Formats: sequence, structure tokens, C-alpha cells
Amino acid sequence: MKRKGAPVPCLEREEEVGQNKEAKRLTEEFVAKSEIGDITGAAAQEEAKVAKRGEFGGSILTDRAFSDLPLSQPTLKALDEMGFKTMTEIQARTIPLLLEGRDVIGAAQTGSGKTLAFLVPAIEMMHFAQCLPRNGTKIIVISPTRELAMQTHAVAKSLLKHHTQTLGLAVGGVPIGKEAQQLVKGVNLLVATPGRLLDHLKKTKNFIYKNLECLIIDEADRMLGLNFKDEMEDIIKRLPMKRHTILFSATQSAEVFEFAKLSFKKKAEENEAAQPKPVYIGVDDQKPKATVSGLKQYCCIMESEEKFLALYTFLKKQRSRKTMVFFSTRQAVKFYSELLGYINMECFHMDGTQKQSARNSNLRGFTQAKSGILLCTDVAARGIDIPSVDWVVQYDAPREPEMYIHRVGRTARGEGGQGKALLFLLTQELAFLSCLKEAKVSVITQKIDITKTLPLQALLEKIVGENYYLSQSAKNAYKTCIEAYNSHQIKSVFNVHTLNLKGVAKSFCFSSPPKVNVNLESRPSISRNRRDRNRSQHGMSFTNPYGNMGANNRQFVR
Ligand SMILES: Nc1ncnc2c1ncn2[C@@H]1O[C@H](COP(=O)(O)OP(=O)(O)OP(=O)(O)O)[C@@H](O)[C@H]1O
Repeated sequence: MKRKGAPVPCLEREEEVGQNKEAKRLTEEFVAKSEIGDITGAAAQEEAKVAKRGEFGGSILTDRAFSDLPLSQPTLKALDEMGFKTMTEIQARTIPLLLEGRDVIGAAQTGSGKTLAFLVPAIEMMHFAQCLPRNGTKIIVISPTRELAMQTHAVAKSLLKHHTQTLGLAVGGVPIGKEAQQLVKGVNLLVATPGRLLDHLKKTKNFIYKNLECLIIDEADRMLGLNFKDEMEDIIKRLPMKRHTILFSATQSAEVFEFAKLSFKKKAEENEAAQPKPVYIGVDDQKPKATVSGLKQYCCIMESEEKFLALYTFLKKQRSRKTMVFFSTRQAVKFYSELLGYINMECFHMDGTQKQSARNSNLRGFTQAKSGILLCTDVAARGIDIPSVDWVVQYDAPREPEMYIHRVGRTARGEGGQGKALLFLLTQELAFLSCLKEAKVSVITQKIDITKTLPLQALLEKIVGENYYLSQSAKNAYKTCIEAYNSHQIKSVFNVHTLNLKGVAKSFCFSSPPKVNVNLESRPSISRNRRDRNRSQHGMSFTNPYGNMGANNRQFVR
């Protein structure tokens, strides 16, 4: 195939720049006519009612001051310099217990100050033990992503400003050698991601962790889920048994309690009578809502072919705001950021497979921006504390309600934080709202009308069709989108067989579904023999019998 067009997002050829300007002019014309991005009708009325009831906003702070606690002078001074005077509820309820040396499982809404809740007592523990570098690592904090680990490390650095204890960071994506040297010199408080921590536990000679006093697991429900379970079990096996364990998360799951049993049991067996039981503090367990009061939540119901038009129009309308958009795959993040860049809507993008330097610079760029767009996968869903995010848009539905809660938790954070969240759902996915309701999340639904913007579709199809790189990227994104949908956790709601492939293809700017091989684990109508035949032909994965899925595949396309 002749490769037409410039590699995206570079625009080098003169005529392409011209084409780009034309695309921009035309797209803006369509946007001006559209209504999405303005909350209207029933949604606006509902919003007014909520405001009237005084349910929106509100303080997360208690009237208890940090200075009421028996904290060391260096810590109090640092807290004061950081601008923290009174405690949030999770801090007020857990810090005193942790200072007494109790093991705690803490749960509190996103953005409610859990980081200080575990760092302050951890630092006090080191201070009062008068730790020196030669004592090795006394505290380990494990975070699920590099970004969250870096953020926690930054908060710990500020808190340790007037202390003498040492701090270190061990995350993937950076040379391991330098970290190892630091560990050998003596890091009293180590913040790490699980994979890199395990590497050091296995391979870094003279890494002193035998004196470990406290293991803190942040985002515990995520860390103990399927992806990290084996690593975490291996880590736990290697660490000294005699230590405190602290688990924190915004959402609690059965896994956390299972893990807690495993982690706390060993110690209990060792000296059962002397060990007080771990304490569970669920700050929001009695609250009717799982999300913070400063968050307004909306849901737009649409068809597949409307999705990208709706997003584009929304982003245009909200261009003076700071918006995060979540997708289910990194290929979708890549394609849509290229496409938006091509039509002059620059955005930051972040996914788990980017080089660490690119991840950092995108996150830094978006964090520092007054307005802007960050397209991302769930690598940015948890813990990340970006100031003043106005909107969280979930372009692809999350894989479970807990992930919804974490994603929307990137806005309306901290004291007085306010923000809005918008969930895109396909008509056949409406039942997900019941799942959200069960998880104590209620959203205001809105049907959107994008008829005025529909002519934009042809222009987008032309742009993608004429650019080899964009169309390859779109194809990858289309293929992986279907595969991700197929592996959705809530199969009764997100059933791949109900997808309208023609509509999905349109959302990736194809006029008809492109030919792709898709790996789907199962399809009820396919005989086992045929499936096995396919499997043996193609190794572990097999070519989906939809094969080159196309619009004429009637069984699959509505
Ligand atoms: N006592 C406090 N007073 C004022 N602001 C605070 C206080 N404690 C924390 N904050 C601010 O609240 C914001 C959210 O805190 P943090 O990142 O610790 O939340 P979190 O509960 O860990 O959220 P998530 O569940 O999303 O990880 C931060 O910007 C932090 O600086």
C-alpha cells in the first residue's frame, strides 16, 4: 500500500498543513451548532435541586488540628509549611491509632487525604526510633503505579524536610543500578512499585530490610487483585514477619480482607495473646454516596457511531477547562490523541506502555496546564493528585464500578474540591447504571443529540482514510477495542455480541468495519471443533472466526 500522509502527529508537508487548517475550520463550524457540553433540561433541573439541598461541596476537614497530636516538632513544622493545619476525617481517625502502633485497614473516598494519614505516623515511627541510614529500610510504602509512587515520594520528601531520616524511590522504567546503590547506602523510608521492589528484594545485595518495622500498601484493593497478587505474596514472604501492616484504599474489596488475613495472621500466630487485632476504619461506610460531595456526575447514552463526535464536540465546548478522558486501551489513547492533534486539538496522553520519560512529561505538562486535555488509560485512574481537574470523561465504560469511582476521583479532590464527571454509555449498556447504584453512585442521565454534528463524520473519515499512519493506528485501536470489550468483567452488560461493529468502526473514523483479526475467547455459536482447529493453527491465540469481520457478517453486526 502506498503510504500517504505524514507520520502523525508531525505535519511537515505544506498541503497537509492546509488540509489541517481546513479540517479545523470545518470541525469548529459543526461544534458551534452542537449542544453537548452544556448540561441542559432534566439534568440541569436535577443539578439545581442538588445545589438547593446543599449536597454539593462541603468540607472534608474536621476541627481536629495536627498540633493536637503528639507529633514531633520537625513533622509539625513541615505540616505547617505545607499548609496543613486541621485533619481530614480519615487522618483524624487513623493517625492516633497508627501512632499507638496498631495495624489498620483504612478506607476513605478519593481525594480525602489518605497519603498523609499513613505517611505522618510512618515518619513519626522512624523519628522516635532515631533511625540512621545504617539501620536500613524501616518503612516500605507500596503503590500500584510509578506515578503514584513518585507522588507519594514527593509528599514524603516535604514531610521529611526537617528530619534526618533518609528517603528513597524504587520504580520500574528507570535504571535499577542507581536505586540499588542508594538502597545499599541506607534508605529508611522506601516508596516502591511491587515489581521493582521484588527485584531489589531478590537481587540487591546488602539491601538491609531485616529491620523493617512497617509495610504500607496504598490502593490495597488494586494491589491485591489478580495482576499483582503473586508479586505481593512473594514480597510478603520475603519481608520480616514481625512488623506493622497498614492497608489503605478508596474502595474496599473482598481481596483486601483476604489479604489482611494472610498478612496479619502470621504475626498473630507468632504471639497471639500479645498482638492487638488490626482495626478497620471505613470512613464512608455509613454514607449514602461512594463519591465526594463536590462531584457532579452525568451520563450520556448514545450509539457507537456517535461516540467520537460527542467527545470531540464536548472537548471543543469545554476547551477552557481541564479534562481527563479515560479509554479502555492504549491503542485508543494513541489513535485519538493523534487524530485530535491532527485536527489541531492538542492533548497530553498517558498509558502504561509509554517510556517513563514520556509518561512523566505528559503528566507534568497536564498538571501544570491551566486548561488542557489528558487522554489516558486506567494507569492514571488511581491516586494521582492533579490540581484543578474540571471534568473526568469516561469514553469507554470502566471494567467495574470500583474503577468508575477511582477514575472520577481525579476531580473534586481535597478541601472544597469541586468537579464534574461524564460517563459515555451505549444504549445496550444502560444496565451498568444499576451496578453503579449498587456501589452507591448515582448519575444524572442525559440523551444527547448530535444530529447537527453528523456531517463531521465524513470529514473525519476522509482525514483518516487519506493518511496511512492514522488509518493504521485507527485499525489497531478498533481491533483492540473489540478485544477489550470481549474481556469486560461484567459480561451480562458489556456483551461483545451486542456491539454494532459498523458503529464502532465509525467511531474510529472508518466508513465500514476494517478487516482485522480479532482474538475472542468464546463465541456461543462456534463449534468446539472449529474453535480447536483455529486454535491449533494459530498457537495460543486463535484467529477469530468472524475472521475479517465486516459489515456483511450478519450474526455479529446489528
Ligand atoms: N489535612 C488536609 N488539609 C488540607 N488539604 C489536605 C489535607 N490532607 C490532604 N489534603 C489534600 O487533599 C488532596 C488529596 O489528598 P490525597 O492525594 O492524599 O488523597 P487520597 O485520599 O489518597 O486520594 P486517592 O484515593 O485518589 O488516592 C491533596 O491535594 C492533599 O494535598
